[in-house]
Amino acid sequence: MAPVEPVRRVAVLGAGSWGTTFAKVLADAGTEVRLWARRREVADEINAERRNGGYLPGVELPEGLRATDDAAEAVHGADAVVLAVPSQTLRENLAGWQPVLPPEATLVSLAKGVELSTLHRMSQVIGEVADVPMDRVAVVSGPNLAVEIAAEQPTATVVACPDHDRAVAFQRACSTSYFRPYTNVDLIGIELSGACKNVIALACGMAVGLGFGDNTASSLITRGLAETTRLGVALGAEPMTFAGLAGLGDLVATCMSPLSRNRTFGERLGRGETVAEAQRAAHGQVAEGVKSCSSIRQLAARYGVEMPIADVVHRVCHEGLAPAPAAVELLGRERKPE
Ligand SMILES: NC(=O)c1ccc[n+]([C@@H]2O[C@H](COP(=O)([O-])OP(=O)(O)OC[C@H]3O[C@@H](n4cnc5c(N)ncnc54)[C@H](O)[C@@H]3O)[C@@H](O)[C@H]2O)c1
Ligand SMILES: O=P(O)(O)OC[C@H](O)CO
Repeated sequence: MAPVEPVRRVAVLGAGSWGTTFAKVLADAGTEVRLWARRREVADEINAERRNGGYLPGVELPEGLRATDDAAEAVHGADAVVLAVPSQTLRENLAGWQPVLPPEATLVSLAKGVELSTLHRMSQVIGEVADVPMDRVAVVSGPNLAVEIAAEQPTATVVACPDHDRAVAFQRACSTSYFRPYTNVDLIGIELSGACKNVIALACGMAVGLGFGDNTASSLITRGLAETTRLGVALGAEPMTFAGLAGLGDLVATCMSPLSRNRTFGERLGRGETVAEAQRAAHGQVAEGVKSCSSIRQLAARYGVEMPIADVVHRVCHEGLAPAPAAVELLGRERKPE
């Protein structure tokens, strides 16, 4: 394998809350960044006013961060292309960008989800659509609430890639005084952690909305981690990955933070709102667990893995089960050893 070149220039495709924040992290790390926004007015606002008010109100973006609504311009000459769009639209987005992707660039996913139509993880979708070997595909995942990172509050994360040298090169490109990336080679474990924690956060939110306290949240986090680990191990992940930043770390952050869109969505359901009402309140921002609860439940069925929390979250979100009886059902299951 040829030595991996340093990552000097990066394109971030998707100027929502995480894409914009991650572009700021890269720029603050001294990496040259181009950010692609779907809407021209968002790109114009970033270039003219150094802010993205619709997604990150009050955040001043770095001088060197340039935005464009032209994906070809964004990716031209990039050593890495960061994909920061929702997981259910990644395939379609990437198919449009595929003809202009630089031939040797590392393709980095920020999305946390499992595709509904195929049950594939994001790295698999990228490998298929971009037609690249998996050692060119990386994932960034960890306890990374965008709003906190945009405010430069310290956090750690994981850059995962089957090619360790490539992970190290990207780790360098996104290391700042407030953002500390670790490397990992376990793509399966990192990606399943990120997708499943959104579903468990929906359950935690429902518990909060029902008026339950920290014992309930902690029980859901711990049993959620157990069912995520069961699925991951069945799919070939390293069990220890689930105890790391992208596993337990992200699960705790998302389940406990009122900033989490998934937890907030669940809380609204717990308070009696419908899925449509909770969706309207999200103002177009994605709560990935609402769709991934279904793909993860199907993946679990395919591998014969029991995931009772994901199962009830799916039934609340898509089959009309109310959160209160869902809680009764979870507690009333057959007694068993831990
Ligand atoms: N926001 C966070 O704190 C955070 C942190 C870590 C990971 N993530 C993950 O990153 C991914 C992106 O999240 P985000 O927070 O930036 O989402 P967001 O909803 O804030 O923004 C999504 C972006 O994708 C763009 N987009 C392009 N094509 C689209 C399409 N067809 N439909 C909808 N949007 C489209 C939108 O214009 C927008 O710029 C998600 O998978 C999310 O789970 C988010
Ligand atoms: O706001 P959420 O629920 O999409 O979570 C954001 C990040 O994934 C937290 O790490």
